[in-house]
Amino acid sequence: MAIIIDGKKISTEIKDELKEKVASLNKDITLCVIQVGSDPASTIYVNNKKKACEYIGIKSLSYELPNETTEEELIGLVEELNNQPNVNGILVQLPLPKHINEDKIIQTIAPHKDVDGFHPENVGRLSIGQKGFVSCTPAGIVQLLKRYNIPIEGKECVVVGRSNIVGKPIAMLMLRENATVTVCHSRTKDLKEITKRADILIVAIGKPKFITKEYVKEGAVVIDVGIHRNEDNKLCGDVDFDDVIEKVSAITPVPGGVGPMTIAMLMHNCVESGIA
Ligand SMILES: Nc1nc2c(c(=O)[nH]1)N[C@@H](CN(C=O)c1ccc(C(=O)N[C@@H](CCC(=O)O)C(=O)O)cc1)CN2
Repeated sequence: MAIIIDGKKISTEIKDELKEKVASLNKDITLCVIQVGSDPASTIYVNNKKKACEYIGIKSLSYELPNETTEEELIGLVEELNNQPNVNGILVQLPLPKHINEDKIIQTIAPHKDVDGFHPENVGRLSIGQKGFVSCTPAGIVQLLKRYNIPIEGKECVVVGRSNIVGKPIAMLMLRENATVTVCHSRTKDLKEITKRADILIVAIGKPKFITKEYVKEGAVVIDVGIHRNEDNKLCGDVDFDDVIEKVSAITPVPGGVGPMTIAMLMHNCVESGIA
């Protein structure tokens, strides 16, 4: 019988631990949350982040900017917040409207306030094993594995997807945890042959129900990072959950797996920034 990894439960555990930690600090922690435009999914995520802040005792300042905001205006706001000593974390919700260069904005955030862990300095620190903010979804995946006592060291880990936000940083983190890591992507040949080697298969490929039982080794742990909404408003991941469930030893569901961990780990980074 496969273990269904409960990300909602673990994220609540983490938020409760952080709430206790914040209560014991005699210090305000402030996160600035910037949203440009009104993408409905982004609005939900931003609201959930603000709710999480409130629950833990972190002050959140909200900046809701119109879709027409220029790149220069957004850079101006980020620079202003970089210079405010009371601000511990700055988060720009992605995706940004097409006319704004996301890389440019991320690079404007001061690395010590980059609680998303997206700044090249933090990405570089992760890749050479130095302390810095780690991107929240990958950090959440490692927490899930550890809190379910799933061994990582010495395991064959295959990552499907090479995005800057998930694929590359999770590969770095699993390496740091002494797994043997292979990264696959849309141009990988014989993908099935490689994924079938995985003790831990992490999928962030952005294609609904792409991974079926033919891609999975008997007894593998499968981590699904995808989120897709179908015509009936139902969510599914990159993994065909019903197809692989009989074959795996543990799996994250969608919803309720990796997703909630993203916000829990953002809160973790905010508290770390507040303590530093
Ligand atoms: N600045 C950032 N932008 C984006 C990030 C990010 O980490 N930083 N990640 C995603 C969106 N995201 C957080 O911002 C996020 C996505 C999904 C979830 C989540 O809890 N998903 C639920 C399902 C929710 C639903 O009903 O849609 C789940 O999987 O159970 C939280 C946060 C892109 N942008």
